[in-house]
Amino acid sequence: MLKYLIKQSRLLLFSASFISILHGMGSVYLLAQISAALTTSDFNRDEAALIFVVTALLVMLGYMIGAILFERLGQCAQSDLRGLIAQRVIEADYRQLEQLGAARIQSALSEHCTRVAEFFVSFPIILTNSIIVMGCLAYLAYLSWQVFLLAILVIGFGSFGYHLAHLRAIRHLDIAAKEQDNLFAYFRSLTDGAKELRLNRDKRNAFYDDVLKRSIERVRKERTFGMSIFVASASWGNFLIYAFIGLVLFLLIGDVPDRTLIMTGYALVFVYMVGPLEALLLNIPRANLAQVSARRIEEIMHSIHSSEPQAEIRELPPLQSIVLQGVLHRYYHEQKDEMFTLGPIDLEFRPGEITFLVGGNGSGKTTLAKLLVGLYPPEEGRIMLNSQVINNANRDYYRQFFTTIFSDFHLFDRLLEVSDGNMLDKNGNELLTKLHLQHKVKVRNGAFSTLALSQGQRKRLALVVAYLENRPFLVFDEWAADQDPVFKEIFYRELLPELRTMGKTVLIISHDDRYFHLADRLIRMENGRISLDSPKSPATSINQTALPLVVANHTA
Ligand SMILES: Nc1ncnc2c1ncn2[C@@H]1O[C@H](COP(=O)(O)OP(=O)(O)OP(=O)(O)O)[C@@H](O)[C@H]1O
Repeated sequence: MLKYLIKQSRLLLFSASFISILHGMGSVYLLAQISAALTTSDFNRDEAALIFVVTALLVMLGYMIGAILFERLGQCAQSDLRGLIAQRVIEADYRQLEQLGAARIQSALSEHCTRVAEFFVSFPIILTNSIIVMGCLAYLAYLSWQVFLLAILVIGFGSFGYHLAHLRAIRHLDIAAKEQDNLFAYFRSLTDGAKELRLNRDKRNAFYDDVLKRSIERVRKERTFGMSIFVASASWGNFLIYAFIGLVLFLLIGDVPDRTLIMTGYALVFVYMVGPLEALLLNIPRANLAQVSARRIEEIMHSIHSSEPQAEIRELPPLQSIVLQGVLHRYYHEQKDEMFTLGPIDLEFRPGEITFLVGGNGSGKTTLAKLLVGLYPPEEGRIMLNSQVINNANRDYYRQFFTTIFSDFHLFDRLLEVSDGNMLDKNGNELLTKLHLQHKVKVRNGAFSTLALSQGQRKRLALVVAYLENRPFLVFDEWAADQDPVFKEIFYRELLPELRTMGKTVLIISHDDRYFHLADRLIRMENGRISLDSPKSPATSINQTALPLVVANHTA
């Protein structure tokens, strides 16, 4: 992932790195000038002062430009990454998203992306300071090759210890990153379960103490432990630096004739080198954290992919038939080692047909609807649209025939239909009147004026959207369950017949047995199988030409 981001912004990264290297080199040159001023007496003071001022200004400019460029890189990386994850999530197969869960995606989009962006903030610090340290070492080599060799030995020794610590620390940071995904799920429960938590003190306390706090603690503990290992190894590195300085100043130099002068030269290099070394030791862990987050994002990206190319925008042909042949879907419940099997199902749907899908809880109605609308590809059997077999290549196209309102529907605050804005407002407001919502909500500039409505009213808004989408096949999953008796009557006795006369195919998942007789066809599900597929009563039909073709179900 980091490699991908680096590749994406190669030019900017190259320029920023180049400037950082110049900044590092300028800093070392400054050190050489200070050292020369302190230890040499015969030099042109004015000329040296001018060079010093110019170098200092260039170093400052280098720092500023480098830091700005890297900040920009960080922000670009974050937005690129968010766009990339969002795009992948939008295109991913629906079932994979269900299995992955919202919390892990949230965690990737927020925290992991931020950490990866931080890499670009620590990168210039690492780069510049590495240059300064290398420059200082080169200067040391120029002063004395013995001292230089000793420095290399100390750095090698320190790096080895640092590497060992690094392996251990990364393990803990990985655990923390995984736990963070769980934590995001608990954060969701904080708001989604706000009512339940307020109404039940024991539940609230147990959730806070045993679940949320424990998870927060685990993330804190693992991350602190991981980072402490880094800090400990950084301190070890620090100690080695001072041990090295002590060794050189008090043992290696000894009582040479120009001792004070030589000591001043060395001391200056050491003092100058300590800061960058410390900055390096502090920033490498940040880069490591970014690496852990990048890996986590990579795992998430690998677990979701699209096996279905996105449909091109084109006119949909009229719907003639949708046929399900031996369609089957299985859910595997890992914890219970159980399997729920839906199917095999054989069904056929025709335009202008109102079908009620009924059955007990957990009998498989919603799963069948998800299969029908192409959210799940059938594990066995096939679906045909107008005699054309639906496969991965055309499933996204196939889905464009449907409008659904599932019981866990989502309302976007904007009407995202591609149409003339003014017409959208006009049509939307007309539909709001039709659904008795005109006093509560308005459509202005393609957006609902409010979504702060009751559940039944929100479902009516979803119906407005469904009407505006104007697709040939509508699927309502217990849509009327939240409607008052008056509006239930309107829905079943006015709106559904109207949809039928418009030639729409409608599948209604319902427990409203009072209205079952209004259906053209009734399908009953039991334990993942169709136990009844009964044709309509002709008396209730408005459009006699739209008689459904009922296909005998071999499971019945
Ligand atoms: N996302 C899922 N992951 C795993 N198993 C699932 C999932 N959704 C449903 N199931 C399983 O499939 C079975 C059928 O669920 P489904 O939602 O299709 O039933 P339903 O008939 O619509 O029920 P209800 O009337 O309660 O809405 C359930 O018993 C459950 O075990």
